Amino acid sequence: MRNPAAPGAVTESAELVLPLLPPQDLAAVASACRALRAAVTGVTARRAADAARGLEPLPIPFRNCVDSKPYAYFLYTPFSLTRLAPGASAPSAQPWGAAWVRPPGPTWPRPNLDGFPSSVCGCACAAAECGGTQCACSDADADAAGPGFEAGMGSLRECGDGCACAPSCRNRRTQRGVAVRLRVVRHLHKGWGLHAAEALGRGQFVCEYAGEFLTTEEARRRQKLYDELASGGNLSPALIVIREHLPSGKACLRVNIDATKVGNVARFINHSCDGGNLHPVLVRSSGSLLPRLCFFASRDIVEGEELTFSYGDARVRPKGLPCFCGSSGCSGVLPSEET
Ligand SMILES: C[S@@+](CC[C@H](N)C(=O)[O-])C[C@H]1O[C@@H](n2cnc3c(N)ncnc32)[C@H](O)[C@@H]1O
Repeated sequence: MRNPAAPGAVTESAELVLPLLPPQDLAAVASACRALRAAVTGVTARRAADAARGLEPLPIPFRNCVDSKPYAYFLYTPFSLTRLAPGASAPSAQPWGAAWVRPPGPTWPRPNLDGFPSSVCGCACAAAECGGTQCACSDADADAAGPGFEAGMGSLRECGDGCACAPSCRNRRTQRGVAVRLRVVRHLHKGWGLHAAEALGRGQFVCEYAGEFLTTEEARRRQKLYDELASGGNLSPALIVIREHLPSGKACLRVNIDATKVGNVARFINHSCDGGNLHPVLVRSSGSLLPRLCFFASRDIVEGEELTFSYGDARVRPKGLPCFCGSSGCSGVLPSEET
């Protein structure tokens, strides 16, 4: 039997425990001995190499030429999670940076988001036929021209849990994770930002905004807390409120998604006052009540370009944080969420 005090045993045990620790605890462990410092360095390098921790089809690395932060710490989910029960809390730990290699592709099970009996609606097509005129989930406008790039929020219908088709169906283009090359880059004034690591074509699907679906009551409670922490420079909140309006202007649907603690790479998308190069689209899948927020390239994007969208109108709450989007029409103020 191996002597548990031997350096090899220390490293082996560390490999199991260290990936579960947040950065402050990792730093404390690193100061204990040389073997642990080496193990922590390995975990840190592997975290910096993939923000998505193997849960997306491609790795999404961090790049920082500005300061010494190697990565941003949060829990990753490729799909939104429902936390609609009052007081329900997110998972508190998730291994990240382990030496063992995860098989490629999303392995976090995609939940039936709202418990809606999914067999109630959907199509019965064979995979290759979906999206055509015979398909119950077809979205004729989107089939012809993509989800549309008029100002404001677009909309799109896709096959979903209620359909007979396979995950490879062509009418599930937003359901296969982040399939374009991206990286997370550190900025001097904006914190981290999401960048294209390859050229993207207009209309190409980039990513979903995944996080925790919240009740409005919980969203208001968290926003208050985040506003306090953000004003002290201690947090970059990623809580988004989506409102759909009737032609009368009245809001008819409100969805709150918080990617601050649990989210995917969309939590790194910064604001641009000129609307940016991403088009937000509400995607409805057959068999699911809750729509998902997805981002498509609103124009051709070159490799290295930062991906941005408009968080809203800064005039609604003019006392926001300073905006550093750099666009010619920058209002100077970052629009803040009105929950
Ligand atoms: C959804 S997060 C975006 C990712 C964030 N930069 C990070 O480091 O995690 C939103 C936060 O990013 C920062 N941010 C986004 N756009 C910005 C901009 N145009 N100018 C300055 N800060 C910005 C603000 O701190 C904002 O609260």
